[in-house]
Amino acid sequence: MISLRGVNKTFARRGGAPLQVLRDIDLDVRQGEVLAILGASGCGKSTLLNLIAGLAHPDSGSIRIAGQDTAAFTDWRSVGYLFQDDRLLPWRTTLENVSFGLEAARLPRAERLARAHRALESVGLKDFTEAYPHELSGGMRARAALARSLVNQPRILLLDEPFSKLDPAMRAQMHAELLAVQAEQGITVVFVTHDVEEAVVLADQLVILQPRPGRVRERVALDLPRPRLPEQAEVAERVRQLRVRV
Ligand SMILES: Nc1ncnc2c1ncn2[C@@H]1O[C@H](COP(=O)(O)OP(=O)(O)OP(=O)(O)O)[C@@H](O)[C@H]1O
Repeated sequence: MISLRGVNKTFARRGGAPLQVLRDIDLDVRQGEVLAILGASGCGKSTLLNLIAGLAHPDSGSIRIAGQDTAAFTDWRSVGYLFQDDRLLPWRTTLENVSFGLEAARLPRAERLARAHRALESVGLKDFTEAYPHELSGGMRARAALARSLVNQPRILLLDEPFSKLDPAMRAQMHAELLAVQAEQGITVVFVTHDVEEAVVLADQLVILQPRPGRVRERVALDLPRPRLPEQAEVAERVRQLRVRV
């Protein structure tokens, strides 16, 4: 579903030498698979996600989605992106924030609202459709943002540390909800995290980047049975082994 070959990315710097952020990245993510990208701060994780999302372009190498180069890809509505901050619009209700994601889709208003209602229901927010973002807790805001990215029924979901501000219990709940929707709809997921435990609980494979320039240092297949909980012995053991390597 997603394939990167020999991807390089360098940024120009004012008053300094250009900064090579990513070097020679090869990656493959199969349909319905969950990939975690781990690595030290500044090693290019968000840049990698932005390249897959078509928000930036590689200097060389190729990025393909469903076999099509991102430079020629047009179906960006099928690619959802959940950012570190939730980016909810404060003057819109939860329902309006979620249906906002559909406004470019030229659907009748009634259909937009029906889909937004369904997306909010799938993340447990059906009783908060008329609340404004400031009336929601951190966990509810994260759910609303997830609903907004699901409302277009994406085939691919990209997540940049979207749960990092939540407390551990809420984060675990979001993990379960994300995996439930992901499995039900066969969504291909790529997410960036600093949290090894989050990576082990969610991912089928993980990639550890090493910094300056960001390169793939290690690839790990995670074939532990699901559902995975941090307190399970084999999950905890995997987390312990990986923590020393990130
Ligand atoms: N648009 C840009 N222009 C110039 N430099 C950039 C740009 N975007 C990112 N960088 C630089 O690229 C490097 C990698 O940034 P990136 O945000 O991809 O790292 P990261 O691994 O996601 O970091 P963190 O974990 O702290 O979020 C950083 O040194 C950053 O300053």
